[in-house]
Amino acid sequence: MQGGQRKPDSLSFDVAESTETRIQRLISEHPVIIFSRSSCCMCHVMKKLLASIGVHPTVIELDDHEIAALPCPPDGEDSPSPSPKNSPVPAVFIGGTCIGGLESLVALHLSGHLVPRLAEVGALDGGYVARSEANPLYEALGLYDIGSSQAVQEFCSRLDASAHQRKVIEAYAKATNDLAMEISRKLAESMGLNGDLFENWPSQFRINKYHFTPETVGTLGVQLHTDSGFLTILQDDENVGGLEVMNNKSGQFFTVDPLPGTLVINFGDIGNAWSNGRFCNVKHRVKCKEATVRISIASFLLGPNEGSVEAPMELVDDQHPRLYVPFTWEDYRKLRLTTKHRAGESLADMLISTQNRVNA
Ligand SMILES: O=C(O)CCC(=O)C(=O)O
Ligand SMILES: [Fe+2]
Repeated sequence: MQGGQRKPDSLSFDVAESTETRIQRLISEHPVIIFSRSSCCMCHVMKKLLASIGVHPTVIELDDHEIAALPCPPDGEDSPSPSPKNSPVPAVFIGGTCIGGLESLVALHLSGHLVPRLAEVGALDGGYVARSEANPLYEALGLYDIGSSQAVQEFCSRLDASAHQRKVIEAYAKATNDLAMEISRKLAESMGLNGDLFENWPSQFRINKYHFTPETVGTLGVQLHTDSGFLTILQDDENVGGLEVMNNKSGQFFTVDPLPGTLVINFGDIGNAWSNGRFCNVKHRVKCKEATVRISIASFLLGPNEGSVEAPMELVDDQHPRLYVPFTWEDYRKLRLTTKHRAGESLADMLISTQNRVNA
């Protein structure tokens, strides 16, 4: 996830929203958020710890009267009284729950509960998703920004990759990024549109590892979902099947059997919105077919970092009135994270009501 340093004035009082309300709103809007005083070194250490797991929290600097409005303090290490001297900051909130200060965060990590908690709230986009009690079959390692060589290097370090493996991963990241761009460009051009539209859209990849056992045969390794971005390139396990896609009309599932030397390409929610409903954001899941380890690599072309997701005028006409209100990729991701709706349901929130649809 992306985060940012925000100055105290982003929390300044305005007539419409009290400090308490604003803090509550920020807590509910950000899967991982730290409130701190400015230049707080404990906050810096918290950020470092989270970054080492691939999570970049939003950091809000508060002044003393704003600190008094925090819904913490947690029990134990921090003061029960939010006075300036004895304050409950820095305080980190994960998924709306106050974890506490640095000591509590470290304790959570040492107990092995931090990573599953971050995974639960969907904050581990570019990080490691450990096998958890909720899903002991599945673990994943993600790289948030394929285009950034620094992110690729960090990813390789987390994998403890050798020099040769680093070269392979770098080349793979570049090749999938280029391929996703090329396919998207050709699609746009085939519709009479400028193929450069997707330039600078971020892309991400994730290595999925499924630990299938005799007891788990017939169960799901990954629940039914749509991918949130524009387009996905999936390098599936060449030997172990399990991927199933759903026919939207009949609800019937079809297996996608391994076919060595091929890639699976599918659209996600942003693809559906951008194309004004023409590209189907296919629902899919992974079922355990046999007791073995299964590995796949999914590369996602996401959505624009700047501007909004909006079907170009050329894709809107009498037969295809505009389906969705313009929305930003960042807001859409947050909506999916907070609602925990993973099968494209969040797109329905963006639909323009039938009577308000116009052909422009
Ligand atoms: O493992 C697979 O075959 C599919 C994984 C997937 O759907 C995903 O990572 O979004
Ligand atoms: Fe997927």
